[in-house]
Amino acid sequence: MSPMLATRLDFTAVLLSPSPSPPPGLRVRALPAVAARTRASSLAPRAAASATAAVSAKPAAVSPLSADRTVVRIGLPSKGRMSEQTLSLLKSCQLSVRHLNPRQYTADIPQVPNLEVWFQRPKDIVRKLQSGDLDLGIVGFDIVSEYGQGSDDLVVVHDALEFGHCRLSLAVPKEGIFENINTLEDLANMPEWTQERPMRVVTGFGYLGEKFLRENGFNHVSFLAGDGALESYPAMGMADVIVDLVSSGTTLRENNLKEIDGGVILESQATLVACRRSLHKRKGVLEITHEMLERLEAHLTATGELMVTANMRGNSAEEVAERVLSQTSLCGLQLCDICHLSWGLQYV
Ligand SMILES: Nc1ncnc2c1ncn2[C@@H]1O[C@H](COP(=O)(O)OP(=O)(O)OP(=O)(O)O)[C@@H](O)[C@H]1O
Ligand SMILES: O=P(O)(O)OC[C@H]1O[C@H](OP(=O)(O)OP(=O)(O)O)[C@H](O)[C@@H]1O
Repeated sequence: MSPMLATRLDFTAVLLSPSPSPPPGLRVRALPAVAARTRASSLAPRAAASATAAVSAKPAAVSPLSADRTVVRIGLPSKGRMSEQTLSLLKSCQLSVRHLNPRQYTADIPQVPNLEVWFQRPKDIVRKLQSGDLDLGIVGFDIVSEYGQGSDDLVVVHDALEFGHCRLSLAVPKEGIFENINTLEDLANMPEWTQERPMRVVTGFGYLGEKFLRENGFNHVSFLAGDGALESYPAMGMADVIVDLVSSGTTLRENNLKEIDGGVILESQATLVACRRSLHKRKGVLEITHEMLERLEAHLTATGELMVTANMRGNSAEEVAERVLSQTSLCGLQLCDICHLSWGLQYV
């Protein structure tokens, strides 16, 4: 368990201060309560998808692109649960990472000559994408949203890499004063929360958690920043509720906590993210991004599909399809396509 950080945000003060106007040129976007995102196959639709999923605006700490860098850089998670799955996804796309020295933070992908791999902590990948020190990165959507804070400088180019599924959720104790609290509204209306005794929230997602509670009408809230074993805080009397990642729900259950209706802040999975300025300005970034997207899309689309090659006679594709589907060993499969080959018909 990591020790608590010293930050404490006064939520009342946040509510009272007038929200500053965004600087000119910065678009303000609202975070959907549950970010529903879909896969698309080209760069443009993905950029659009990220626009709807982005959070709110806050100026990113940007530094100019280093004009003399000619190699393209991608950041991959250096540790944690996403690390291995990222490497294995890339391998499945014939983009194997060659990491000769595990103590080194750099590696390469022989298949893509002008691409340099940098192993970084997920939150640092987002920060370095914003500053232009990385051009591409693979990280969870939760981390992009928390640390990117809606920055226009980030583009989610693939929003569903099909691993690292989890949700950022608000959870409360099952018992005591929370026994009959089952919805966000119930929680907001609890008479216990006052200016002197606000609802204490522990989270590693201060930006998203604060924004969510503010937008959902919570008036008296204080935040405590924590980055591990948050499920222990309510039982230790250090917090009333938690905002943390949930996947199977086991950790919550084992620690006597429950989710409530309306308490999901964000749905997350692994994403491929790019620095917008790099896409526009750095030579080779757009081409590499397209190549990676094509390979990822081909792999992800093919997952769960089956190709059957058969030498089968028939006067038409329909006739072949009918014969194929009448085979008991294949029944239940959905036929997507039939391809003619010179020697007969192939169906997929
Ligand atoms: N229980 C979970 N199930 C599935 N995916 C998860 C789960 N918890 C976290 N993730 C995803 O994996 C990412 C990495 O989580 P992990 O706990 O490994 O963090 P980490 O790499 O150790 O980062 P740090 O130490 O900086 O907190 C998260 O940002 C999230 O996208
Ligand atoms: O719903 P579940 O499947 O039980 O998963 C949820 C847990 O997974 C993550 O923690 P992790 O295991 O990464 O450890 P951490 O608390 O040190 O971050 C998250 O912070 C939860 O504690």
